[in-house]
Amino acid sequence: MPIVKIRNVSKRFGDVVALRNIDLEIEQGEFVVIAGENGSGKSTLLKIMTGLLIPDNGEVTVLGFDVVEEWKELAKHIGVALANERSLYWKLTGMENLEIFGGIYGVRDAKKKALALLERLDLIDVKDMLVENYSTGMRRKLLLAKSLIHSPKILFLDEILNGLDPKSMIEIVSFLEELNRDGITIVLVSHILHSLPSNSRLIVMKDGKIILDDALRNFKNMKTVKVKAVIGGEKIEKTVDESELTKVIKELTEVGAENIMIERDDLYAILRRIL
Ligand SMILES: Nc1ncnc2c1ncn2[C@@H]1O[C@H](COP(=O)(O)OP(=O)(O)OP(=O)(O)O)[C@@H](O)[C@H]1O
Repeated sequence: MPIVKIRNVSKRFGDVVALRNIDLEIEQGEFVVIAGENGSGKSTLLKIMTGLLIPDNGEVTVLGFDVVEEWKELAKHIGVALANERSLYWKLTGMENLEIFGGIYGVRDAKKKALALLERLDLIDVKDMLVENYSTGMRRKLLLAKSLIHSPKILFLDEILNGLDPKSMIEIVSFLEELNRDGITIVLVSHILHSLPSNSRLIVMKDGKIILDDALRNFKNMKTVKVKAVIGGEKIEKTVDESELTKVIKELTEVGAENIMIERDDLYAILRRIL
């Protein structure tokens, strides 16, 4: 039984079509990454899944709750962190923020839970510092702690890895992996794909549609190579499968190619070509 069920969902903003007839199911325990170019509809889809936006048509259920009709009940069971929006109290401390959100959700033992999260996210030493004085990395961790204060079964995260230094990013990703191992379903909108777990499911969006949906590992294992050379003064460039590389180089040298250069594709290059 899927934990998220999306059927034929569309959303427009005036003349802009943000989502076109989206169908998607997410199973409990999945680590889902939604990628795609700017304006492709990622945030709109995430907000619809959390009940923050109402679709123009179609049906969405999360944990069996209809996101339009039962959003209040749904909110008690999902965690949401949107890095592009201000959802922390900057004039309060980290601890005070967590206590407030714990109170909103009616969490028993909110203080204990808050301290455990602050400890786990290495924020315990700054728990009494005002959030306005936090670094970006600290704020992202606090945002994550806030989204977890009521022990949700599923986490919806938008761009929380953006603009982080490598250390903070690794810390957050490994925490997400730990949560996922403990059974929490993760749905993460992210441009950053390289440090994500290879058992993640990658969904790529373009122009309001899902154009690709496959295991991230299938892309990490994709070994295409770009070969550049100069033949008779003319530059050539071709993309070949890694397994054909020797053959291609041999062929190039046979026709007198010079300056042969080999560039291995990374995941971004592959996605850029797909997009
Ligand atoms: N509240 C809104 N009012 C008007 N247009 C909107 C609104 N929200 C989104 N859009 C438009 O809908 C389209 C999809 O936006 P969305 O934010 O979902 O894309 P995205 O893939 O998350 O982009 P980004 O990577 O830039 O965050 C864009 O053209 C955007 O300008």
